[in-house]
Amino acid sequence: MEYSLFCQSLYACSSSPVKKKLFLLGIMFLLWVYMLYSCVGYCSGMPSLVVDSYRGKDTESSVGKRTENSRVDLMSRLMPVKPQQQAWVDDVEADYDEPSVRTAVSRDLLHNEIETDERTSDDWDGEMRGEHQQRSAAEPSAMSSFSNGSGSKKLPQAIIIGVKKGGTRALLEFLRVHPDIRAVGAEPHFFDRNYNNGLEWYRELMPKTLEGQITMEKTPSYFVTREAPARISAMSRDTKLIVVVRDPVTRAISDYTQTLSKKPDIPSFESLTFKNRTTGLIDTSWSAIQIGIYAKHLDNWLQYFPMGQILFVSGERLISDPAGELGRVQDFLGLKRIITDKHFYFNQTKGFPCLKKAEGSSKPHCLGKTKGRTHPNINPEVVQRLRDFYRPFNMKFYQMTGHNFGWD
Ligand SMILES: Nc1ncnc2c1ncn2[C@@H]1O[C@H](COP(=O)(O)OS(=O)(=O)O)[C@@H](OP(=O)(O)O)[C@H]1O
Repeated sequence: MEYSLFCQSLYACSSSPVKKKLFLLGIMFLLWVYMLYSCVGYCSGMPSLVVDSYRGKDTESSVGKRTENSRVDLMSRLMPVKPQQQAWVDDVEADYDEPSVRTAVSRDLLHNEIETDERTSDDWDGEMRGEHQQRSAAEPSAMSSFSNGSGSKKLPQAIIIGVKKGGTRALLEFLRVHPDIRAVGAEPHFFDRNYNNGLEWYRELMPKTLEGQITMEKTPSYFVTREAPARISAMSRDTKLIVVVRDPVTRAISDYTQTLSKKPDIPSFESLTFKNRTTGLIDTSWSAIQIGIYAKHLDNWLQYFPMGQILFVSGERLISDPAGELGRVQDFLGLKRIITDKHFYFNQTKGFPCLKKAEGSSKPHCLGKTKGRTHPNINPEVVQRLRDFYRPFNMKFYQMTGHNFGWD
């Protein structure tokens, strides 16, 4: 009886072309729902960036309208996103140099604008590989920080807090070679932009680690964020901090070069440097200049952390002697010196040291084209004026750190 009723409705459905189409659409929808259900376990093991960007989009469109309990449950497993999480998703997308508004966001810190650590997919290549490896032995739910034998997500014990354009990406990429270090590839910007999302949100971004492994992240803007030291200290007073510093004049030019690559119409470096060109007064409100006053920013960190908990890496030596600097970092982190000169080679074309084998790969790996850009020629008089400007701050910084970085 039921069977004949089904056949009748089937016949009715296929009798008119419109109904036939509706019937087929219905079948396709059921198949789609079935596939989605089957995919849950698999998707939760995917790298978070992929899941996150999907989450963000769907949150805005259709998910909110669905009411069926089972489906809501399924969606909440796939897309457990709070509205604030979108901020981080946007940030990651900006890293890929998307041709959108976001490509024009290399901004001035002091004018309350967003700064991005822009990267091409080249730069991310190794990172995404590493992250996927972390996640491939994934837990049942993307939101779970529950240990299931393959490790658990922990808040970072060490953070690369700066400085922008100092060589932070190179340092993190090199450190990821160490078997006892696990790092998140994207910059979480938790202690500056995303603090309201809470520590659990932050922890979720981290890769899983086994006992004895160190969790790390890098966000160079922390170094110049007034609230960051107090916030990191509130998370853990034992957090180890690493700052990659570079000659503030070249750093400023590098910063400017990055902005110029995205906004070719900006004024010249020379005109942005001065408040008043005739008096030679430097515009310290320009973030490219402001970030390089390291002594001032460090002062803020020393209110919350002892000097012994902060390691300063020379951005210059990271290029001329990467193994030497990595040796210091491994000592500081209490790790065996596993990363040595055997891991590096100098790539003549790139003009920088590269990894013989990146994490999770057997292939050589250099950073992408947004790292190591050709800088524009800057008027030597302006460069000299900047050297004079930074000298007292550099001296103070050498004094505070007990290390002469040789910029003067
Ligand atoms: N091995 C290696 N390969 C490529 N680039 C290297 C390397 N080591 C250090 N550097 C220098 O890193 C500079 C970019 O610094 P960051 O990674 O801190 O930049 S960012 O703040 O994350 O945007 C980048 O600055 P620019 O040369 O001005 O582009 C490089 O000089």
